[in-house]
Amino acid sequence: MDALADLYAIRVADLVVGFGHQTVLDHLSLDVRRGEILGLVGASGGGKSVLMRTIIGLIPKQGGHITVMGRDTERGLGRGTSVAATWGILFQQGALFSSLTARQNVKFPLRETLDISEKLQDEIATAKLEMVGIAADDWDKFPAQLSGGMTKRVALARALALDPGIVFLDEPTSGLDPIAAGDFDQLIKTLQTTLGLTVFMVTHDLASLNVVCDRVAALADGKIVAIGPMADLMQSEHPWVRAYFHGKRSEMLRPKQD
Ligand SMILES: Nc1ncnc2c1ncn2[C@@H]1O[C@H](COP(=O)(O)OP(=O)(O)OP(=O)(O)O)[C@@H](O)[C@H]1O
Repeated sequence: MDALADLYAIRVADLVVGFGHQTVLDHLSLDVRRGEILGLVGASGGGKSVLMRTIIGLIPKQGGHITVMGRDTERGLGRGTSVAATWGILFQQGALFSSLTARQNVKFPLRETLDISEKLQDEIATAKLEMVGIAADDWDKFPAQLSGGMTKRVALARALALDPGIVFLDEPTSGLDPIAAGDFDQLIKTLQTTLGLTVFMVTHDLASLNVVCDRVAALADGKIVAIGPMADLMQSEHPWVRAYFHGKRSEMLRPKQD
């Protein structure tokens, strides 16, 4: 593995993606460093989900290159490297299988991917549930019996079931109250530190961007128009980035002037 592959978990270069006559991503380039939490912001309908889904191979690209952990995704991830072990995904909608308990949900990728005993699957699943802060009393509850915050945690436990190096989170705190959202942010930060995870997070949550993200990337006009720590994004001259971070709703990001 070369030095750049050591440095970057994901490299996207000159990516073009579109549907019919619509170009959504227009020669977009983005590097995600290993072990960082990168937040992606952009206007609604601007292509954040399309970018995430293209990286994980759900949407075909029309041009450009994507490498994940040093491997070109078009050539596959290499012998013995399964996609599920490379990344875990927490989708915004439909996070869990409603007919399976929390524990069964986390066991699902283990059962599908690994040839291990039921007992070991149980042990791994409960360890992951503990890791994300789900109490034993809740392991055998069905999704309908869990709160929104608990559902997100179980979905995260499932995304982490196979010990991936990267997790993709699509608006992980949407629908959570500020306390639950703050707790979830803290959990992501802890997992980054303890597991060395790389986190690619699409979010509109200004508090998450400010508190947990090492860097923030702004997507506008099909490209990454600004990237860096929040403090740098706050200084960006790009009109959309200025409007996003200096609008009425982002007042909380700025120190109060007396
Ligand atoms: N499978 C698809 N077929 C056709 N068009 C699509 C498809 N997926 C996305 N699009 C279009 O691509 C554009 C970008 O959509 P995308 O879902 O990536 O936006 P987004 O930035 O994630 O928005 P939001 O913040 O509202 O979730 C939209 O115009 C959308 O209609």
